[in-house]
Amino acid sequence: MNDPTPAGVVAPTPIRIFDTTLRDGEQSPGCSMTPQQKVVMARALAELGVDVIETGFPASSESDREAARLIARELRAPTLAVLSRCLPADIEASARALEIAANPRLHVFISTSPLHREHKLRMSKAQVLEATAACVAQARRHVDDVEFSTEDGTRTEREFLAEVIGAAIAAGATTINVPDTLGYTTPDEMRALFAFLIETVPGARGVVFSAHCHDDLGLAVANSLAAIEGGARQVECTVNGIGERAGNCAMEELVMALKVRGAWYGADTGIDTRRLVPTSQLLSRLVGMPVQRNKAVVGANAFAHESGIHQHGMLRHRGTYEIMHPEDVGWPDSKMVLGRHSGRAAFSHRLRALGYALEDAQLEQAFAGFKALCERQRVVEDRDLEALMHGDVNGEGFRLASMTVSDRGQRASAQVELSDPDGRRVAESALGDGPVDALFAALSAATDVELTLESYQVHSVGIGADARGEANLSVRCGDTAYEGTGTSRDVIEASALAWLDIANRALRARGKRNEERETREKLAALSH
Ligand SMILES: CC(=O)SCCNC(=O)CCNC(=O)[C@H](O)C(C)(C)COP(=O)(O)OP(=O)(O)OC[C@H]1O[C@@H](n2cnc3c(N)ncnc32)[C@H](O)[C@@H]1OP(=O)(O)O
Ligand SMILES: CC(C)C(=O)C(=O)O
Repeated sequence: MNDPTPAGVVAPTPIRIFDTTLRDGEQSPGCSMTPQQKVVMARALAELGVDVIETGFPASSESDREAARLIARELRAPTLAVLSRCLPADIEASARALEIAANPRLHVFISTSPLHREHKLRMSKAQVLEATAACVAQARRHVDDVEFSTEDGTRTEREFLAEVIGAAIAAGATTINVPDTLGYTTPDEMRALFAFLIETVPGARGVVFSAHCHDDLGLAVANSLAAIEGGARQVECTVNGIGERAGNCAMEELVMALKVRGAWYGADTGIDTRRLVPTSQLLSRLVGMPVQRNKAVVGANAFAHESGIHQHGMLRHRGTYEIMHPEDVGWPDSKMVLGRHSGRAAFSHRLRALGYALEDAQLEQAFAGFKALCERQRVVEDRDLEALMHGDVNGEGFRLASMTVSDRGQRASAQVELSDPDGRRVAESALGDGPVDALFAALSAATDVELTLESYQVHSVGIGADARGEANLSVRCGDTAYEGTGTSRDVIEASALAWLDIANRALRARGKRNEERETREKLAALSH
């Protein structure tokens, strides 16, 4: 679903993608990677088609040096970059780490803004200029491909910034990167700054200008696009937008903005967009940082539709509520999630897909049951619809009669009393590594259902005296994944209700499977 290119328009300008997931991304608190993990990620980045991979900061650790060497040994096609301060020892460490790289790039940086000069570096303008020229020249003695970055460039006096960049170009820099280190700039400023620098700095037209934007105000992607409008031909970004503080420009968002709005920007990248989601998921697993569900392009909800009006539109024409195809970024398909906001169109569509052709009156009745079910659970899945159609969704299931949890001894303990589907009382107790662990163990013993917990979250809903605790569980029961929600004034009780909500659904599914098996066995017996 790209913008149609108007007749007579020339081919899009190629934008280089400089991926810094393994350097700036890794600076995200809690996202350090081992050299082996970096190799795995670098392979995925190469398959994605990035032009440059920044593998680390060799002067900072043996781990970064080893990662740079291992990646250089394996990946011959992309340019491999490493970062150094404007210090001779840093540059030598970087040069050694890239000795065997097929396409090495030395990336050197120095701060240029008044705040950084005065308080951080304690250097005068003249010293910054001198260090710039010296470090770029030193890097050029090792390699032909040298990138120079003006840290905090967007908060630097324009004339001085131009002077520093001029010194770097004169000393041999081939790429000039102007970072918005603090994510402070706005798109208009960014566009104007790049246009000004490219227009005024001697030699600027002979090098590639690059943007490196941070997301402190949520503007990293917008600022990178504005830099392209101002003349930048390289963008530095990270997978999932990880990076210092609020992160960097998210690669998947920038790449898809250029693809979807190609006619506006007249630019595109060489990224294989179908690999965006798998690469995002790989990084998420490697660093243990889940992608927020509503994240553009790669979030689980990016192509999910729950509200009735949207689902109705989607069923008529997917272009009503999607500007790109999920398959183009690596998702199998769009998702229609049935929940409290869904209407009859999506509900009946899903029922038809499950093989139920209902008359209008039957549909109205089933829809009323569905809406009632949505008051108790956030998401209604196919197995819930099946239960609804078989009239057993409101089956009594297990109900919580009472519970006590204590965390005083060496191990926490829990006692639960439930009423079973036939109204009989069942009481069980269990020990656990904490009150919730003990509670779930007691519930499991009472219901004979084994659930493997995958995620458990509690939060408060409402405010003041009306506030209630809500527990959300994601579990596996055998091969099936379930999500359940419970709400109560007490978060531990809310957790028990969420657990029972899932257990009752799992039991209904088990019952249905047993029924089907018995029917199959009876049919098989009859045919013999
Ligand atoms: C915006 C960015 O993303 S910049 C990159 C950030 N990445 C990193 O910091 C990589 C990981 N860092 C590290 O492992 C360590 O900070 C090291 C090894 C680089 C340095 O450690 P240390 O020598 O203990 O110094 P420390 O980190 O405390 O302070 C940084 C020093 O670098 C200096 N410095 C910072 N940037 C530059 C630069 N571009 N050029 C020259 N010197 C610089 C600072 O002025 C300070 O010097 P000082 O110790 O003489 O005051
Ligand atoms: C050193 C540069 C490239 C940087 O990471 C920044 O300024 O944010």
